[in-house]
Amino acid sequence: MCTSLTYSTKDHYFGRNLDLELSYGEAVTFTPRNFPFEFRKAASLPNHYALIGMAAVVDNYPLYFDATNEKGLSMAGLNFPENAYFFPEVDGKDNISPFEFIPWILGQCETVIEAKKLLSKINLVNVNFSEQLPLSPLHWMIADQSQSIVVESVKEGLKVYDNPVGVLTNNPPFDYQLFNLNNYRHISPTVSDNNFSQQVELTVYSRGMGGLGLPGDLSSASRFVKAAFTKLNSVSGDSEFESIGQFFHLLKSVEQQRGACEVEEGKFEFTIYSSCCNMDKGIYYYTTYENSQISAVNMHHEDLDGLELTTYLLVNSQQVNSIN
Ligand SMILES: C[C@H](CCC(=O)NCCS(=O)(=O)O)[C@H]1CC[C@H]2[C@@H]3[C@H](O)C[C@@H]4C[C@H](O)CC[C@]4(C)[C@H]3C[C@H](O)[C@]12C
Repeated sequence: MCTSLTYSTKDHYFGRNLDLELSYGEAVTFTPRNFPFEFRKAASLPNHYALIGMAAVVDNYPLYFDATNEKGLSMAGLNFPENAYFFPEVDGKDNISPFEFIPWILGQCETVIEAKKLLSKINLVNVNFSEQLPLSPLHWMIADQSQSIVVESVKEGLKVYDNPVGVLTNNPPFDYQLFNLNNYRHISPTVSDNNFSQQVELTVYSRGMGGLGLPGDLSSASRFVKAAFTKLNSVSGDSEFESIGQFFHLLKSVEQQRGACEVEEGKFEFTIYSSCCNMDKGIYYYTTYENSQISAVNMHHEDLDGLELTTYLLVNSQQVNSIN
C-alpha cells in the first residue's frame, strides 16, 4: 500500500509513503538536463528538464518511484494490482513503458496542462525493463503547483481523472475512491449538535467525536478517506519547516507500522520511506522507517546542466539528539 499527496502553504509540496515488504535499493536520485533519456519504443530525449526523486538505478537507468522536475511538476507511481493493464505497441502513438513514464512526462512538461497534452498521445506498453524487473501494475498521480490528476491504464484504455483532493492510494480505481468520500460527509473536526434524537440526551464526553467513523485501518480505500480528511482540514504555519513538518504528520496519519499488515507468512508491509518535495525549490526531503530524522537533497546544489546521474544513499540509521 502506498499513499501520495499534495499540500500547499506559501510553497507547494508533493510526496508519498512507500509501503512495501522489500526494498529495491532505492536512493535519492538527481537526473540533470543532459543525461540522455532512452526509450524502448520512442525517440530519446538528449535534453530535458532536470529531475529529483526516489529511484532504483539499474544499468545507469533511473527507475523512478516518484520525482519532481525543476519546474515543480511531480509524479508518483502507486500499486494498482489486478486493474492496471498495459497494451501492445500501436502505430502513431507515443509507446511508453510504465518504467519510462515518469522520465517521459517530467522530462518534457512544465504543468499538468502540458502533461495532459502528452497523455492524449500516449500508449502505455507492456514492455518489461528486464526479466528480473518486469512490469509493475501501477497507477500515477501527477501534480503541479495548482492541480492534480490521476492516470490509470486499464483494459478499456487510458483514463485521466482530475483529482480535486490531491490524494492517491491503491485499489480500487480512482473514480470509486472519490465517490466513496460521499459516505463520510458527516465527519468533521468539530462536534455536531445532537442530530440523533431530541428524545435522548447525548453528551460530548470526548474531544474528537466529530471524527467518529473515520476509518483507521490500512486498506487503501480507508487510507484514501483518512488522508483526504486529514489533509483537507490541515492547519499549519507556512514557513518551510512548519510546512514540511506538517506534511510528514499528514503522511503519518496513514503510515504502516511493521506487524500490522501481513502480506505472506512472517512478511509485513511497512512504510519504507516517506517523502516530501518542495515543488518550488526542488528540495527532496525524506524519512525512512529506521530513521525519523528528516534528510534533504536540494537539486539546485547540483549542476542542472550535467550529464551524469547523482545518487544519495538513504540515511537509514536512527539519528538521536542526545541532550545530556
Ligand atoms: C510497489 C511500489 C508501490 C508501493 C505500493 O503501492 N504498495 C502497495 C502494495 S498493495 O497495493 O497494497 O499490494 C512500486 C512503486 C514504484 C515501483 C518501481 C518503479 O516503477 C520502478 C521499477 C519498474 C520495474 O518495472 C519494476 C521494478 C521497479 C523498481 C518498481 C517496483 C515496484 O513496483 C515499485 C517500487
